[in-house]
Amino acid sequence: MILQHGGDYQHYLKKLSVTHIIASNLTNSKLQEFRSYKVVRPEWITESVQAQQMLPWQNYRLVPRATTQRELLFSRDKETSIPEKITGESLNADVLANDWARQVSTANPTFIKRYYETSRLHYLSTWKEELKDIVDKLEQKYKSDANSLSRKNSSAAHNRIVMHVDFDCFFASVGIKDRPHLSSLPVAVSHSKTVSETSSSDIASCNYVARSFGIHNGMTIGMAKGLCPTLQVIPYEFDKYKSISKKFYEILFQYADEMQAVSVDEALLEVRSHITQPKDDACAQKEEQEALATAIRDAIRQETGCEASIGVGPNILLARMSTKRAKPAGQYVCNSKQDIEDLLASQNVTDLPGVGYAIGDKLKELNVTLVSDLRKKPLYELQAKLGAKMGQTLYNFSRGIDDRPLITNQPRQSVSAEVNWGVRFENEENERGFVEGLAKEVAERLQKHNVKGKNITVKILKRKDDATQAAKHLGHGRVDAFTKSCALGNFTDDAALINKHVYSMLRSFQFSSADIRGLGIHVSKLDNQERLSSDQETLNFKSRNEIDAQQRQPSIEKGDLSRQASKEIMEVDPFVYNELPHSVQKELEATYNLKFKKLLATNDEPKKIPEQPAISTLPELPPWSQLDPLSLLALPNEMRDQILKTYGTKEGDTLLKTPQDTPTIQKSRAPASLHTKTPRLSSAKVGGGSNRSRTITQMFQPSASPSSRSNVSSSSVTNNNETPTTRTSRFQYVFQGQEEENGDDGDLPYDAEVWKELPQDMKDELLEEHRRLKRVKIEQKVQKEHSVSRESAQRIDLHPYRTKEPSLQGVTDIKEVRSLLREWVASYKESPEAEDVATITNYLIELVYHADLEKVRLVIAYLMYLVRDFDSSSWKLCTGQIHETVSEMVKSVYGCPLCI
Ligand SMILES: Nc1ccn([C@H]2C[C@H](O)[C@@H](COP(=O)(O)OP(=O)(O)OP(=O)(O)O)O2)c(=O)n1
Ligand SMILES: [Mg+2]
Ligand SMILES: [Mg+2]
Repeated sequence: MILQHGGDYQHYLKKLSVTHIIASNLTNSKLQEFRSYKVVRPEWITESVQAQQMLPWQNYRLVPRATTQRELLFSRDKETSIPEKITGESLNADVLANDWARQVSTANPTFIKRYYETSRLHYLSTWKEELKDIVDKLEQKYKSDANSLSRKNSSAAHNRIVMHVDFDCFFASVGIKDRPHLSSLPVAVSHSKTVSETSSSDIASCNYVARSFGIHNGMTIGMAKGLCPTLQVIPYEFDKYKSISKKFYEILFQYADEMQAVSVDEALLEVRSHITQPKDDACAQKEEQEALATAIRDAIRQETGCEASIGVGPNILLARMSTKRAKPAGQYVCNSKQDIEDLLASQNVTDLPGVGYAIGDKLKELNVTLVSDLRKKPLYELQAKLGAKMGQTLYNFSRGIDDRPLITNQPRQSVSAEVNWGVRFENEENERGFVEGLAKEVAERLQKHNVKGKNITVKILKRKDDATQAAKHLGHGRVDAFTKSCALGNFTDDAALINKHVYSMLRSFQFSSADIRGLGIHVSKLDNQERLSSDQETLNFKSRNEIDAQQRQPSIEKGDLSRQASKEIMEVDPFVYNELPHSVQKELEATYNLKFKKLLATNDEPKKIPEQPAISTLPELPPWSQLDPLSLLALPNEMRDQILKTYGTKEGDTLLKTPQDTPTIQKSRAPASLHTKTPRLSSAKVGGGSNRSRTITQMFQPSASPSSRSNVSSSSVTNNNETPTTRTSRFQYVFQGQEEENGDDGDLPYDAEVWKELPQDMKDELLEEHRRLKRVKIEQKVQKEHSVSRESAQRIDLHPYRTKEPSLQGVTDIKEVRSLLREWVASYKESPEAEDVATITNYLIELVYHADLEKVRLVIAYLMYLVRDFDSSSWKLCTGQIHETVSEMVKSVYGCPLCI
């Protein structure tokens, strides 16, 4: 019957090649195994044949019989479970029957303008952008300061002193300053004018009197009123916040070696150069740090009339945790092991930076709620649950380890505008007008920041099918998020062009306009990236000058910019090109006019050779160069020039060495720290290569951030009016909350229809498994490539797992690693330091990812050998633990245990 009616069948199940699985009965384990496939009863076929059309498979789903098994929560037949179908139209009509709602929502043509004038989130995000400019200007101002040179680079130093400064209840304090009669009363800042117990307006900030009632930032006014009926609500005063924030930054800059503007009321500072006491005198150091914090707090109070709290610590994590402890109107200095213990152990994991609900829940599944629980978990277990990067970060955080430097002078990555409130379209015309307005807003922002972009991403929030009115009035309610991107041929800041692309991407989803609840436009791949990416440190200042110059002479410079935007010719080695991932190839194609270089003598036919290859000579490199000239050729001209220029200098020497050579440079430093009284391995950064060489690596990587590289197919829109294709990809669903952490899941091998109906926990499970398998695959591939053609793998550093040969305190050679271990073990006869154990374990795990299992084996064997005669059981225990952790990791990656 199947064949007669145009179908095909397979006797043996090859999962990815079948569309449906037909069965009248299946065991529970099979059902579990096939849970993400369309498993249907044979009646689906017979009845479809009878009806002469393919009937919806959902009605013939094979349902598990056993009652003990968890039931699949597939949505039931809409007819029976939902008596009356809820539609976006009816919901919107209900809401818009109210005149006030019409005034403040998209039904009002001036909506966007009004929205941005009153949105505090908008204020906070745009203000942050302005802050960056202010910090840059202050930097210029203080650059002439004689101290500034010695001030720099303290984040690279071993002995960092990081300070975190944050205003106490910022918005509320600013408001109370001019309303002294409120100072001892509970006060909150919010939009809400009519303060009722049903108000759904958020509290942006509340003072500490209000907090003593259990009120906190982000709570609704209604809820807060329930907790404290006498709560005083005061309005936003954005201009005041801005002027105080400026003063705040001006003060901080006088004390900072380096500064990161975190938000309107908060900054991170490196203050090493302000502490003069010797580092081995912990007491004197602590006193001096306390005094510095007091001085800064006094200055802030005097200048702004508001209180700020300060946390000080050896890294960002500990400084932030110290601020928590210090609040309100206080300070806390963390500079001993005991302090770290006090700060961290009893905290909830959700108090750690980067741990939100999603990760908090995953940790709960591992029975981890406190930081002290987290510390007991082996690295591999955390990595298996949270992914390699997050697992590693939290493993370190739980031990007070954090090597993140301050982020200063970062070029802007993207410009965007997003509205997720008040979106209720009555018709398509309404929707069209809104998109136009939002596109205009983005274009204006691009122009304001003097950048143009090449990649447009639209983010859509669509009402879930069964979602009723949003709990928050005119909020987006329960939604699914969708994104789609398109790459343009040229850089743009043109509102009409952006509008055209965004509108056609939006329409390609074919959503009813009544169901749209939010829309965002993000423009990325900015032209400033190309101007800056080759050497951020020096060029950042240049860019500021450039921008200043542009403001003085807009017409001339504008012309220059647009010339820059037209496609440059780039010569590429076809072999290099063919080894690039597809996404990078596409990016290069979109950015440059590619000319393929004719190769020197070779027998291999490159896969893609243009009809008229241009001939180019290899750049001349000094005989001691380690840089592959072919890779150099593949770089854009500007980057290549920059590298070659740096090359002539001594610094260039370091820059161009391959990882194998780095020990000779770093070696001179390594013994110094080893011969101090307490050789500590943990202070060294695990992982090879200097930042500079990493920058070169990054040039080859797709420049999109993990979040912009969404798991949605990017339909390429070209200039010839081609509309993006309608939903051809099966996998357009964005897994909210997970995309940030895990990057690309666009290649999920599941049918979108099936996927949509799976309950969330099952989706999570499948995603995890998918990612694990993917990881294993990549790793196997890397390993294979290593043995087959190590040379070519080294030539182009594309994949993070095969970037640099892992190093232990800068050394990679096994002999040197052994000598480090020998010294380490010799100097801690009693028991090892936990941080050092973590460092060794991390090093070994990196080796596992790097597929250098032989070295893993050698290192562990040597450690065992070193501690063989020790009486101290803690060393043996520890070595055993390292062995166990790493074996588990090997097992999870390669499927077999590690034999020592
Ligand atoms: N959900 C939030 C959080 C913060 N903010 C604004 C108002 C805050 O005053 C300011 C600073 O945020 P903080 O997180 O530093 O909070 P506060 O300064 O209000 O309180 P704390 O004393 O805890 O720092 O940013 C906001 O509008 N909405
Ligand atoms: Mg604050
Ligand atoms: Mg803050």
